[in-house]
Amino acid sequence: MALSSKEAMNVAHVLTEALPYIQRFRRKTVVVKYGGNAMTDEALQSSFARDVVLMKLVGIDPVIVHGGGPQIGQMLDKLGKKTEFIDGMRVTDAETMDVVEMVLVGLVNKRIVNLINQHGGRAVGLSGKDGGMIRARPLADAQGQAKTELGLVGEVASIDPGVVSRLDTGGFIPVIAPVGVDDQGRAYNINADLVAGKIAGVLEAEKLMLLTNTAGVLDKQGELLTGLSAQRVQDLIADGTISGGMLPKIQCALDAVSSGVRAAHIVDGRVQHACLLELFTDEGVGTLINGPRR
Ligand SMILES: Nc1ncnc2c1ncn2[C@@H]1O[C@H](COP(=O)(O)OP(=O)(O)O)[C@@H](O)[C@H]1O
Ligand SMILES: CC(=O)N[C@@H](CCC(=O)OP(=O)(O)O)C(=O)O
Repeated sequence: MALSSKEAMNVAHVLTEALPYIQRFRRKTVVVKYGGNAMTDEALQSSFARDVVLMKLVGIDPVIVHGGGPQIGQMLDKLGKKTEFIDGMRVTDAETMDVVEMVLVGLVNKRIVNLINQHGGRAVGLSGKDGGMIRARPLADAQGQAKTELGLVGEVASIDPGVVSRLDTGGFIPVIAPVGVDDQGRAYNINADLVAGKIAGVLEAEKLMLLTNTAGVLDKQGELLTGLSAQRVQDLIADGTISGGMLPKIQCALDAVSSGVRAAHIVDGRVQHACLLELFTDEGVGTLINGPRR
């Protein structure tokens, strides 16, 4: 059926609004952290996969880092194993680590790869072990002391971006599970936000987008905070407004912008086509944490 002239104008308006953004982001890397809480609904998963394929087709290099916290939780539940979080990090003993790796690398990673490929992309799944990409060490506190109470929870010691760069230039879309490995070959469970932030920094990404299950960072009254400076973030952590799973997210956004990523956005993954709306519209969505280069 033909479009009415009003509908046709709307389509033309949307396409022309997108044009400067498509030009600006061409050949630039955009790292998308796809949170486990944002991947629960089938229609949303498809809209995410379509967004990623479209980004690649218009010349952007999307790099996907995924979580899977709720999916790990469900599997541990089925196995009758209790799990506990401290400041947004899952306490990980050796048995839990096996489940984390099975769920993230075996299940969630391949689901995302398959979904992107079903929508016409060419995705390749990796964990931090592949190509020696993510070197890990035990997560440390602000004083550099290992948080031994967390067990095999890691942080990124270094990233070798070689495999990701080669996939990008070969027309593939890298999909990365947040498991790292130390010098002895021991696997570590790393919060996916932290991996996404570091990868964005190493790749000198134009943007880091963190898809989650809230509208963005909310204040105490539940109102969306559309833009945040590093100082404001520290105040919001100190007064308890930012807590739990939002802590590693905001920390990684700050790290990314301080290491040269132009902007980090915390975006509502429950909204269809959240990635495209953020990238290609004047309004954008969610909470923006600006880098010094902007
Ligand atoms: N100030 C805040 N604004 C928004 N969410 C917050 C805030 N403080 C804590 N949170 C919590 O952080 C959660 C997002 O983190 P998390 O559950 O780990 O998501 P993901 O699986 O996407 O990484 C929100 O659902 C919310 O419960
Ligand atoms: C150390 C730690 O907590 N690791 C996370 C890894 C997955 C993750 O980050 O998943 P989301 O992004 O969906 O929260 C976990 O075990 O749940």
